[in-house]
Amino acid sequence: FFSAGMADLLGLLLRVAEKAANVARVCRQEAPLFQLLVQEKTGEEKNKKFVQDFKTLADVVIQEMIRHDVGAQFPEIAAFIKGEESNKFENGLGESVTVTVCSTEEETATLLATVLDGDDTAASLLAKAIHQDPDTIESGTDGPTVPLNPSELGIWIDPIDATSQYIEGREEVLEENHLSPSGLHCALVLIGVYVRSTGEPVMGVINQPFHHKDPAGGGWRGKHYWGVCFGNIHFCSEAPPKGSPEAEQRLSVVLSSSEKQTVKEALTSLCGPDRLMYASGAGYKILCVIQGLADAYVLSEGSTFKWDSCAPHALLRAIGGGVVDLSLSLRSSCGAQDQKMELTYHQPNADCTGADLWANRGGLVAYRDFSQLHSLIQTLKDKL
Ligand SMILES: O=P(O)(O)O[C@H]1[C@H](O)[C@@H](O)[C@H](OP(=O)(O)O)[C@@H](OP(=O)(O)O)[C@H]1O
Ligand SMILES: [Mg+2]
Ligand SMILES: [Mg+2]
Repeated sequence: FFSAGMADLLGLLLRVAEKAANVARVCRQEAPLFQLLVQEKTGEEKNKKFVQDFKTLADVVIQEMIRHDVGAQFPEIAAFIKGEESNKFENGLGESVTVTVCSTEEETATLLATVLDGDDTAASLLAKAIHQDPDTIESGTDGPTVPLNPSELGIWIDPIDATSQYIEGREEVLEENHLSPSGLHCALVLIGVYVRSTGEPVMGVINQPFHHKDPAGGGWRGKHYWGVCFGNIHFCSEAPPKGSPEAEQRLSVVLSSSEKQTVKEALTSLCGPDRLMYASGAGYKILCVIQGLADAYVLSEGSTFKWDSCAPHALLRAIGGGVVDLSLSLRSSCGAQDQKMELTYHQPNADCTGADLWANRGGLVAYRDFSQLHSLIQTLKDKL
């Protein structure tokens, strides 16, 4: 198996991501609670791209829970666990509360009740989900040792990616091998692990809390995905899609619906209009590439962050792909051949404040196949 520390870390991240998914589901199930939770982000924390960018209590609670649980078992990583959210939450009375996970369910419930304007029922429900032990999730893998020590690692958390879809809550029935552009299934819990000295993503866990409805009427069921990649060690819950890339003549690319017209036009010339797709959520778009529902995800703007890409990037690397910085790749003379084009996760951007410190500023391309990446970059170089 992986070295004891790394195997334990993977097991823990799978469990805590499942707990996070439970919290996300509980928050949606309780309609009055859900209304209470939605709060608009302000100031520097706001992702500038969106008119409405919501910070929900679910986001804050999930991130704190993951930080708490991972920090408790791996104190050597505790100071290096970061995420999209801050742990401050303002309730309807204008009181600012620091959300923390306490040592007992009762204490956590009492603290959450202050955030929830004294709604004890809602607070107890949430505290129960936070303190519940999820079933152990087996990664079901045997393999050589990963020569890394948890003390060398850092973690990025996106407690809920595609919050807008989470809040909107449209229920889609997923078809196998089919990309569904929007809906609850786009909301993902993302936990990515990187090497602090190099910024290289080495482990990723993705939980999709709203994958399908229990046919017996028991509500939503989730799905989890994971990957580990270090040196020549590659493990992933997802098999690389079958068929050689040559079998399909034209590439398929998934984009944000807000992608620039010039980029759409450049890609249409390479892929054809029927091979361009649109989907919500940065994490979900990379997951589509991992699953082979699209060959690549191209984003020309700096609207994603380290917490969006770290976890799915590790899975892509584990199946032989990666995520490169688009503007660096367009400027490089040797195509995208260089490992240096891959996104890294350890250094903040210079001259930035707030969330922008950790933006993937140059845009990105997520890919499974290197030759496909190469033709994408070449086309964009020629046409942009
Ligand atoms: O929901 P949070 O955790 O804030 O993360 C967002 C990303 O930062 C955005 O880049 C995504 O926008 P695009 O889907 O337009 O790329 C955005 O997707 P969405 O607006 O399509 O839901 C989210 O993935
Ligand atoms: Mg996100
Ligand atoms: Mg988020």
